Amino acid sequence: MTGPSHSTPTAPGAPTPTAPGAPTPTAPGAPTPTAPGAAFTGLTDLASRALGASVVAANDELFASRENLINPGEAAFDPQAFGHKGKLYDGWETRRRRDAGHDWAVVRLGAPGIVRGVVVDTAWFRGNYPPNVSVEAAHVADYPDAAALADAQWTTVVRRTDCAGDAKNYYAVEDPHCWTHVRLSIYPDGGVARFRVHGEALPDPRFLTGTIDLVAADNGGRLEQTSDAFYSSPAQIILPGRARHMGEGWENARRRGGGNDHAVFALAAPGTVRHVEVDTGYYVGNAPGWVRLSVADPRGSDLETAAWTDIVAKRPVVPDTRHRLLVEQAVEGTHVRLDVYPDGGLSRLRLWGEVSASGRELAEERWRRARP
Ligand SMILES: NC(=O)NC(NC(N)=O)C(=O)[O-]
Repeated sequence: MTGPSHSTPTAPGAPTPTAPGAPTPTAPGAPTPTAPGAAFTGLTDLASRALGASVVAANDELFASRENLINPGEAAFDPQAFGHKGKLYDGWETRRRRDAGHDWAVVRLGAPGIVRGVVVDTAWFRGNYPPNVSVEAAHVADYPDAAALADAQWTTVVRRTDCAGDAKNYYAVEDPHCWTHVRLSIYPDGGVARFRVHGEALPDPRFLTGTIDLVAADNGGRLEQTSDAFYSSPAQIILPGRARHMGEGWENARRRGGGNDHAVFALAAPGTVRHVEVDTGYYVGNAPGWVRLSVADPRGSDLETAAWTDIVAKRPVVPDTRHRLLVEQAVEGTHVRLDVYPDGGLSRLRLWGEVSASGRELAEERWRRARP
């Protein structure tokens, strides 16, 4: 049965918390309110550890470890903190060079993907930031070690360009190919707090077989719209693994008017959901009272006018619980809408089902077209 229409108005694209003092959302894919014109920051951060990325190599990390580059969350700074090798920084920092070379670090992305833009965040690096950076990318099969990666075919996606200190530096990427690794180069040396690589996850379609989580970010699921991401973004609830605390889920503000909060996700590929997990884990005093899930297939039309069909009709949920629910009717769709009533947080959403035959063709075609 098709449910009643959803009336809450929403802007397509990433949500933007607007209240003064709102904490900055930190998940991959979370909107970044301080990014003027950088629309790509609403896309998944393929380089985040929360998606399973790692910093597989760096030529130097004497002052601060390369792994910090991909930590979710803003970099911290303690002016009093010194170690045996110097000032402690929450980032990656190399020593002062005395030759003509430059420093680099290689990130294996959490999922292969098309990169739409990168952020080189030099937060707190004021007298020791790199004045120039560049970014290259490679598509490599399997899990090569650092030595094999050095011989990979690297394509420049951000040409050597200026970089400011103690700032988020945004660089759009035009290249349409799908990459597995990126290499950040800094000239000649210095410190970078965080490195974000925003884009569209594009997994090898051979992994999209059988029963899979159709909305998982590492399968290519993504947040398309939300009514409110005041404390943290719904993009977080489709990340791998269970949340470790409330900060790793979606938390909106207390709703004081009418209506209800919602989020719309694009599925990894068109498919049919069979059962779901609605996890209110760690939401104890702020879980929704009720939830509802519906699917739509706006191929040939658009999201705003799409007809939504309930797969889980509005039903009560309880705090701090992983609800496993069977869907009421199996319908093929490309998008899923999650409504929470009247507001409240979730830590994870899983949509288990199969990619349809047309979805499979689409995924294979996308993969073929994007291979470098
Ligand atoms: N005060 C500093 O940050 N100095 C040095 N860096 C660290 N981490 O001590 C340097 O030379 O860049």
